[in-house]
Amino acid sequence: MAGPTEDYQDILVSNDIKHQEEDTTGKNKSLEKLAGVGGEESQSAAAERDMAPPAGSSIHRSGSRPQLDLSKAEIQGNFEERDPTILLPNQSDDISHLALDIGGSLIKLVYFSRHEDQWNDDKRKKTVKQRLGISNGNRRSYPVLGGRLHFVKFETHKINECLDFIYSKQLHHGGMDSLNWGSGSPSRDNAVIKATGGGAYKFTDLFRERLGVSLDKEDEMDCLVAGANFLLKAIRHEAFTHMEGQKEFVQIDPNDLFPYLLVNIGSGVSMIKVDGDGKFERVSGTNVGGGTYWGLGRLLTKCKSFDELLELSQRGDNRTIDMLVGDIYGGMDYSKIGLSASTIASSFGKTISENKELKDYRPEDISLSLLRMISYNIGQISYLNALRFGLKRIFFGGFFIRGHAYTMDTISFAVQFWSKGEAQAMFLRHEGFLGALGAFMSYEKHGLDDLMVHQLVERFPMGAPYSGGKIHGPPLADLNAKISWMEKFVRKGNEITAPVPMAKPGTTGLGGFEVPSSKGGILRSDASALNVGVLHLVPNLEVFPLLADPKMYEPNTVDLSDHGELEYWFTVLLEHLPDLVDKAVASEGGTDDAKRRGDAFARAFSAHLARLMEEPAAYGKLGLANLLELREECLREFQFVDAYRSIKQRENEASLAVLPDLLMELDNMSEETRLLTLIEGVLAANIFDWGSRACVDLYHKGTIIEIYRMSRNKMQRPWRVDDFDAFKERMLGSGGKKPRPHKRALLFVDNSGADIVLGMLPLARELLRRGTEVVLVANSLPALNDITAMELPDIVAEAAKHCNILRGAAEAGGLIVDAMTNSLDGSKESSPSVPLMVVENGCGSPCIDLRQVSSELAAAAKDADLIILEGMGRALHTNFNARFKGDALKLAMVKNQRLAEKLIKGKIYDCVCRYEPASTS
Ligand SMILES: Nc1ncnc2c1ncn2[C@@H]1O[C@H](COP(=O)(O)OP(=O)(O)O)[C@@H](O)[C@H]1O
Ligand SMILES: CC(C)(COP(=O)(O)O)[C@@H](O)C(=O)NCCC(=O)O
Ligand SMILES: [Mn+2]
Repeated sequence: MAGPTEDYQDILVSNDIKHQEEDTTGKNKSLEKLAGVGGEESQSAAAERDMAPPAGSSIHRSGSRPQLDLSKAEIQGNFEERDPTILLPNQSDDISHLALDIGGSLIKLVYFSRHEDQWNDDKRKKTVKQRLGISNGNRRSYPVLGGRLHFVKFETHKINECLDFIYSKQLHHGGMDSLNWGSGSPSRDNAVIKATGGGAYKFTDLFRERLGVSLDKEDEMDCLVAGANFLLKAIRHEAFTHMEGQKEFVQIDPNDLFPYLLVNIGSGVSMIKVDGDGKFERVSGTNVGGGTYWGLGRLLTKCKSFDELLELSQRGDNRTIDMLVGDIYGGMDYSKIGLSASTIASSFGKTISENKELKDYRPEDISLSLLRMISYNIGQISYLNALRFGLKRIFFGGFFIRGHAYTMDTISFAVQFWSKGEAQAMFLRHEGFLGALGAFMSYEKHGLDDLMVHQLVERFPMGAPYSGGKIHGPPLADLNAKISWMEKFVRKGNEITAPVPMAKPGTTGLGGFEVPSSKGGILRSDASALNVGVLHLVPNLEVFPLLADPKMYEPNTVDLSDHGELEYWFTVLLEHLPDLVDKAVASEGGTDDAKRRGDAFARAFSAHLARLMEEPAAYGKLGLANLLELREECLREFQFVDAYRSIKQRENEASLAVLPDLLMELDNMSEETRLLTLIEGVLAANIFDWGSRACVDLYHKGTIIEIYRMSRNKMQRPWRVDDFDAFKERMLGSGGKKPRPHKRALLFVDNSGADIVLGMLPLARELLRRGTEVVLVANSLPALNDITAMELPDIVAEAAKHCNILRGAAEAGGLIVDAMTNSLDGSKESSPSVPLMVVENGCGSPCIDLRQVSSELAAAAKDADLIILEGMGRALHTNFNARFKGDALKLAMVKNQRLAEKLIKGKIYDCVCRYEPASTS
């Protein structure tokens, strides 16, 4: 078992892995066997769910490597020991806080690993903060800390595994109280851990003896309600309906949540009418619940595990066990009272009339009959209680549901049938964790109570697609252990569950219900079936203030719930993988270590894809933007900081070299020609996209400048979507009337090289020249060859060497500090320029979800009246249909044939110039 020593060592090891200088190209040989790797022997769900990289200190939504504070480090205990415990009193990262729900069947753990919400000291950030008037002050008297919430469960009869897990991760030192929260060091003595469920009483002594902690008991119902309210308010796609095999996420308006009926199906069942936060009444319950299914099922089928029992049901046919209406009515419906022949008249009713023993029945059929009996019964009682209180919405939680399609379908069917469609059954993704979350919320000053949807980002670390198993060894806290874990899976050669086609759903309409419709064969093992990721808390994310209707906003243009669409993009991403791994490995020096990481990344990402092919909603609502972001996250998980670093640098240099000529050319044009040339330039330069297969093939055919010229020469109006004339009129006016210039423009920039240098910067310059302030909005973290906010100031400074307008504006925006001793025209400009600024967008993806942007972007948006979105990721895959409060220009070259056909009925390399004046709605 792992002790505290390993815990600290793990941190040290992961911090030890340094970036390597890049000079060699490591070819990756083992990519053939990528898709679909998995394994039976694995770390537990618990360990897997903990394999996300520690979140960074910056504002972005992703992880970066941990920063260790080694000051006042001290060896504890015996110096002679091989692995002495090292105490880091000032280390505030990754301190965990734990809450428990110890139920009759399962123990649920929610723990929080914390990360200080530091503001980076980088110069750009400081000036941006000053210019945009962003303060560090918090609304509350104690800080909301960045960090991550983890969800883990154990079977109650294996409580020792749970205790080992808590010990190995030292979670028992993290129980917090109002004193140590935020102090940076958890109290090591007399820790008190919040716990709910009967086991909080039953196992008090065991926790004291084994871990030296006291359990602070919280009321179970209080916790269930607090957990459900938190989830329904704070997680965007927490609730979903499940009917006839179809899962649909429901967007709950937090202001219109109450009242509802909460039905928690654990070992037993509680039905709670919820009227508000802390306002509820347990109105009913039933003793026929999850424990009944598992207990009776075990006796009747000899199954060894709950999952085995549930899996059996998927191959069952209940007609051999249940007495159906048709059995009584000679095969006919009893339509007068709305019952079809296949409706169950009496669960297990057939077993009385036949001269058979238990052994004569198939365990599969028994399991299915039992599952139907219990699920249907719970659905029916729930409906009756909803009816009693006039409640329309019923949320079902508890681990009996276990994300199992047929269970949910049966419950939904019962609710719908008896309510004649009036009431709706909804399920929760964190189904079994309501109580544990509620216990966590009961800590004073946890800082989570008024967290909002936009401050939470759910991530699925590499272990998410894999099967679970026993816990052995210490948790996988360092990268090396992670990689070995991936390698072990491949050696074992166990295939991840192959995609299972959905069978046609079927009910008979009149209250009958055919055999299981939604999934055949194998049930996913417990770990991956949890379908919950790690919740990252990022306090300084905000909703983009210029969205015309944030409630209606949907970032994704391409909906991957369409299977054909999912299959297409899955293939595109998989085909791109070998090239991406090559780039990533080269970017880290092509070392053996980088190659191992590259392999592990490829396996992890392919496994995610295979998992999502099998169950597109496994990680919540899925759009193309999520897949593209998952790829970047996965790279970061294996510590590939910037796979396209050298390509970006090369392209930036080549483009900066021709910028002066371009600027001169532009300056010799009339206003009108110049504006058109500038837009053409943006569209043409958007061809430099290392995420597009077609474009990467192109790059082999010429130099950057040759391709840029070719692309520009091919620009021919009308473009496939061409609102240029409307944009020009807004900019230049018509009939001799000069319009008022925009006050501030936000330019969401895309790729490095020509795209930013020869496309967007000259456009920015034109706006500046016309008196419009310009804010360049760039990624917080690298994604493909996209330019980042960190990289932009240097590029601007370089460009400013050749241009007074850029220089003056960059100085005014604090991007460069008096960079030029001699200005180009020999004299300092007398009037102060309008400023050019750079803000980070809060993302590390080629797409942007405007519901979760950095607070500096949100601040910059306040005075903006023009939004320019550039590139396929930001303007097409996402935000193509977004409406804004300011004027919006969406510019992109479509570098994918299928997207061109589907979105604009065009072909590859067609261009989009969509202009939409401010939405007044
Ligand atoms: N791996 C599992 N082992 C045992 N029961 C499970 C498992 N997965 C799901 N279940 C079901 O979940 C029920 C327990 O749900 P839960 O919400 O944890 O309630 P409790 O708090 O009573 O333990 C069990 O009775 C069983 O029906
Ligand atoms: C990842 C991208 C959105 C980046 O495009 P960009 O935003 O740089 O214009 C795009 O390259 C893409 O959709 N690529 C996959 C499709 C393909 O290879 O055709
Ligand atoms: Mn891009």
